[in-house]
Amino acid sequence: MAMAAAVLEEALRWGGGSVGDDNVAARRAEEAAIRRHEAASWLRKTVGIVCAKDLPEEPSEEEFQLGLRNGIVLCNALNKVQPGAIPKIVGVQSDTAVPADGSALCAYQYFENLRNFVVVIQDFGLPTFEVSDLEKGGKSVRIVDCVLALKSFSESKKTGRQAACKYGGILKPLVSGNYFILKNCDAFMNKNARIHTEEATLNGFRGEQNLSLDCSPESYEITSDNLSTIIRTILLDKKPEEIPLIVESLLNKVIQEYELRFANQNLMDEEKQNNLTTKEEASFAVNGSNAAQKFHLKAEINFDLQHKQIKGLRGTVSSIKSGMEQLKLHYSEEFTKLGKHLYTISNAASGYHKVLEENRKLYNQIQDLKGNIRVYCRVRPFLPGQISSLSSVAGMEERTITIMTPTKYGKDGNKSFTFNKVFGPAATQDEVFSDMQPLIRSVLDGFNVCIFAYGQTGSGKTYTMSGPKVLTEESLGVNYKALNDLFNLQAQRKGTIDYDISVQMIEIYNEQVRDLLQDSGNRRLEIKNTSQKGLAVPDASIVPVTSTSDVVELMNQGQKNRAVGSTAINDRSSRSHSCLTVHVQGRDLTSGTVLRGCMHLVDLAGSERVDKSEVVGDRLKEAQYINKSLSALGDVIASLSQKNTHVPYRNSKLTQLLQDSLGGQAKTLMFVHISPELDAAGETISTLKFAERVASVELGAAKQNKEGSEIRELKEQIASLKAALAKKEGEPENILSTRSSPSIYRIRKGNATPATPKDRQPMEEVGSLEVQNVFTPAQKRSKMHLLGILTENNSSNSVQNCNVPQKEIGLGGWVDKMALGDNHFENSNSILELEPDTAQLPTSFYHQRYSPVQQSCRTESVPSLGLHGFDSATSCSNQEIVVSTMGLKASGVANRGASTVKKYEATSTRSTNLASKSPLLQKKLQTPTRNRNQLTSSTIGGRRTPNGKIGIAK
Ligand SMILES: Nc1ncnc2c1ncn2[C@@H]1O[C@H](COP(=O)(O)OP(=O)(O)OP(=O)(O)O)[C@@H](O)[C@H]1O
Repeated sequence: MAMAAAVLEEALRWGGGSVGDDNVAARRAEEAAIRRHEAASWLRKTVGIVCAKDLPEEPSEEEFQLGLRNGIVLCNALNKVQPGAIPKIVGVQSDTAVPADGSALCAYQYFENLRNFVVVIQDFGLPTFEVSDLEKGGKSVRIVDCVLALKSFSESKKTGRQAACKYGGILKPLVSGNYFILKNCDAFMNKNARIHTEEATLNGFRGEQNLSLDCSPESYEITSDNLSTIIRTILLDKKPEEIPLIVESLLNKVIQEYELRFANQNLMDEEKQNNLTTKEEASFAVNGSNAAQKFHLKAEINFDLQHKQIKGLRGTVSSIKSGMEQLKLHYSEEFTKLGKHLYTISNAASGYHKVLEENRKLYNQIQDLKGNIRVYCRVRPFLPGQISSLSSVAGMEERTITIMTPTKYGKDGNKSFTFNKVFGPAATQDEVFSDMQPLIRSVLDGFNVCIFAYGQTGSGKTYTMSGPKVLTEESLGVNYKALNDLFNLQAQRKGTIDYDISVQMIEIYNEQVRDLLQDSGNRRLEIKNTSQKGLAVPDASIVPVTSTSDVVELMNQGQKNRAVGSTAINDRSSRSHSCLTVHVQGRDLTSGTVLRGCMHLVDLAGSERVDKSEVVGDRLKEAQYINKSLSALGDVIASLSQKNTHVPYRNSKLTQLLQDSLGGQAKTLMFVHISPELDAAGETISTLKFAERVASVELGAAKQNKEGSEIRELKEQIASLKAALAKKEGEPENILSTRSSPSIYRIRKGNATPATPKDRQPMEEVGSLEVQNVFTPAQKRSKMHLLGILTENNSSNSVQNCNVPQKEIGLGGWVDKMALGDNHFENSNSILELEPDTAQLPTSFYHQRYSPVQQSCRTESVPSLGLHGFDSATSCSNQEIVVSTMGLKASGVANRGASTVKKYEATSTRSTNLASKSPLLQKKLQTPTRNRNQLTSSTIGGRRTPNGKIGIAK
């Protein structure tokens, strides 16, 4: 459009020049001269004129007319462009050379040449001129146009581009893409083109549209030059006053044409894209004379095209739809298949898990049967402050852990260890607990259990056993979770078994045993090694617990009393071994069977390299004690794994405490802890080696501590008789043995109230009171009757051989409960309180208490009681029981003693009958008396049971 505007502007100026503008006239003349020169040059070049004087290089108008007047140059040029176009040129003799003087020929002959030329030019559709234009005063400009058109035609022929037909004129640069394509445009190609255009212009383009559009490949380009020529041609003969009107009309026309062509161009592109058939194109060309028709046609074509496109789109949509349907179908089939596959896999997986679970159970059973110490390994995560760091743990599986070793430990730099279970750094407290839950639960079934945490300092023992410093529900350690679980089971079994649960908490600090549930923690305790069916227990406070909050409270108190110090490795390093002992006693409400279990939960102090932990002073002393006791534990383990007959349990308080747990009385689990740091690899390897040795120790199957009601009653009667007899005989050793019984403090929910010395009374004092009250004459008769039977049968050890692993003296236990109720114990604390110092008496002291003479005396006076079956500790505790009971009665509950007595009478009779009727029992009662060592060593085994009852740990 810019181009057209420029051309028209120029045309206006050009036309406007006729209004008297000299400059324009001069410019017009100049332009005409340039064009003439261009035409003459081309002709000279084409026909080979080198120095023809009648057609100079830059001819004037007249020279131009004269030079071409004979038509020979024109015809020759035409023949050059289109050979043979004019077969005969008048005046040319034998060659195409122009005759030196054209005047020799007559005007008629020359006219012949010009006529032939014009006819051919017309046939070519190029602009022509009149013969008169070659005369002086004729319009030489037409001849120039014609020649330049021929030149353009020739050039386009040469280049093979028909489209580039220029009609001469000054070349102006083309605006890229802004040229139009015309085909045989009437306005330009017909011989009447000029006239038509003129008419159309003059009529205000009321007539036929002469500028036709064609899109065929043979179209010509219209450039600004062409347009300029066209406009000039149109305006050539116009009066100056007509020119603005014509230009305006032309401008409108050009704009319309431009718009139409622009639209058509786009359409053409679309059509091209959609492969319009040649036929459609032809029909378009044929019918396209009228712009409206063309437009209509194009609209129709467009519509058809769009219709086709829509159709095509519809087709595509429907094919996509059907494709989607197929895909959907395909996917749903795939999903179904996948579902089935998943189902099979999940079945297989659950089957696999079942098998795994089964395997685990079987494995545990084998472990139980073999009595192996179970070993679980736990890896502590890196601590938040550690800029870590390389881990020494090279790999972990369900049961195997591989450690990167310093070269001295393994050739390939890795060493693997296998345990019952390995817990990685990400294992939660719940996961850890759930794996050991069945073991813990077996306490309620009458088994002894010992779980101890071992590992170098800072490796996470306290975390596993108790939890972190700040406790949350998730982070509660094994101790809390274990008791919580026991309480849950206790509640679940309420209707069938009546459980009593109580706890003790001690620490071994610098080889001294301390009661953590006592505020002072100063009282030094002894660990009672029962060496028989129970676990070695300290004679520390035993506190009944009924809920987790009780335990939390107690343990908080215990932890407060525990020795903790800061070292370079752990800012809260436990400087002592702590042991939470849980006592469980259950009575089957239907059968009367008593189950008794005991569980040690031990958090050992960590082994440490004093150079690393950088300890000095007290810390160093503690570390030395810790290392010494752990090395004693190592000796015990080494001895056990080598199946030595002598096991050095007595080398430390720790091994004394664990003696029963490591000696076959318990199901034992060691939790070995390791730190992940690479620089701890040395300690880790030695810890794991130790743990492997522990895992190899076979203790034999642990037994259930269960006793039937009848046997229990028998034992109760025997115990009471024995006690009464002993009391009656007033042996001084009874007093001694009473003094040696464990210190028993009553603490309610952490409110430890140890009895003051003022409250304490020697038991023998009240005991002497009780002797007269405890048995009625009828009881005494009954007792004598039983004694007689037992003596007659010379029975002893009977109960032990009846496989009664642990004995609770019913008189002290159940009778207390029945006759006196719990309140009684609250009141009786002070009475039961013993001299704290007695606990510190050396073991030899206890050994001495039963001199051979005394022993024989006991054996004489009591042999026929058959008490030895319960172990000599029973005799000690029996006395305590009597004393205690006497004490209780002396405290003002004598009335209720009647019911107690009744029970004794009844059970005595029953037992008598049983004893006389049962050959098996009688036979068992004949088992020889146990040796003195057994007696003496176990006389310190008496202890108070959870409810304040007094029992004997065996
Ligand atoms: N599994 C764990 N997850 C998160 N933190 C842990 C874990 N185990 C231990 N820790 C953290 O590591 C630090 C040391 O743990 P802990 O005191 O239990 O070690 P320890 O073996 O009892 O040490 P020591 O023998 O010196 O008493 C503590 O800050 C503890 O909270």
